[in-house]
Amino acid sequence: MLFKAPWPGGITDQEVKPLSLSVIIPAYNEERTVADVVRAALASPYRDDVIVINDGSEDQTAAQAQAAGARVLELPENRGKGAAMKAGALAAYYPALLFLDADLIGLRPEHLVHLATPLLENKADMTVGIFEQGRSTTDLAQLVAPYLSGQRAIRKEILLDVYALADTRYGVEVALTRHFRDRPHLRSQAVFLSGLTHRMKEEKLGLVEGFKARMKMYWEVGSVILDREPRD
Ligand SMILES: O=c1ccn([C@@H]2O[C@H](COP(=O)(O)OP(=O)(O)O)[C@@H](O)[C@H]2O)c(=O)[nH]1
Ligand SMILES: O=C(O)[C@@H](COP(=O)(O)O)O[C@H]1O[C@H](CO)[C@@H](O)[C@H](O)[C@H]1O
Repeated sequence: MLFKAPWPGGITDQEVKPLSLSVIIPAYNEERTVADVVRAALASPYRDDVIVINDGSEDQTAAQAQAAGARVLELPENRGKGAAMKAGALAAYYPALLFLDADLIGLRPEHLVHLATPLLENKADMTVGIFEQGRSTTDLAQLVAPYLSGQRAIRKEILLDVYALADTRYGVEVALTRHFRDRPHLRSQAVFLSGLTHRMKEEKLGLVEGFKARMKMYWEVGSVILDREPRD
């Protein structure tokens, strides 16, 4: 069965192939936003397999995700984003994967279609979603460092081929970027996602804890760049 466009937000006159892509949402303490992200995914053509990987959350993330209709996979403890993404890939029904962060604000079904279409049409091996006209802070961050974006569609076998994927934590996006850089035959494509933003660490945790979490994230990103051992 094919879902027929038009989709709200600009995609018109286009048919998108459903049921061929798994949506994976790694989530650590995202009870405020995870249900909205799940609902947007379930309203998209890829509703057939929407998985939340609960990465050892201490809040109601798993319950919220389940109530919103996701298939929820529980990791026994917090293992970091890279490990959560790998667990999601291994549990996915389909060979094409679409990753979304659980803290997105303003996610709409057509964002998923924008991310998935180049992959499903075999025009790219990975897409990277860049926020635009979301909020100036997050727009700017993604414009400066688009290779950090968590919104991506990618073929499963390529993701699982990334070196030490489960140990990368927040370095997972940099590891992916490097994987593609070292393999010129792999095609990556940027996709702009209009009206999308996310909750920043300082908004989630307050200024001090948010800043500490940001520094820890930069350390983990730097660890992958410099091949350092991750530090707990
Ligand atoms: O140990 C972790 C840290 C983060 N995440 C998830 O990875 C995504 C991106 O993390 P975060 O929102 O902290 O990054 P930001 O967008 O703030 O940089 C979110 O869905 C997090 O819940 C995770 O699964 N495990
Ligand atoms: O855009 C960025 O600078 C960072 C930081 O986000 P915030 O400080 O929470 O706004 O966010 C990204 O980086 C992480 C590491 O690559 C990714 O895992 C996140 O998905 C992504 O949002």
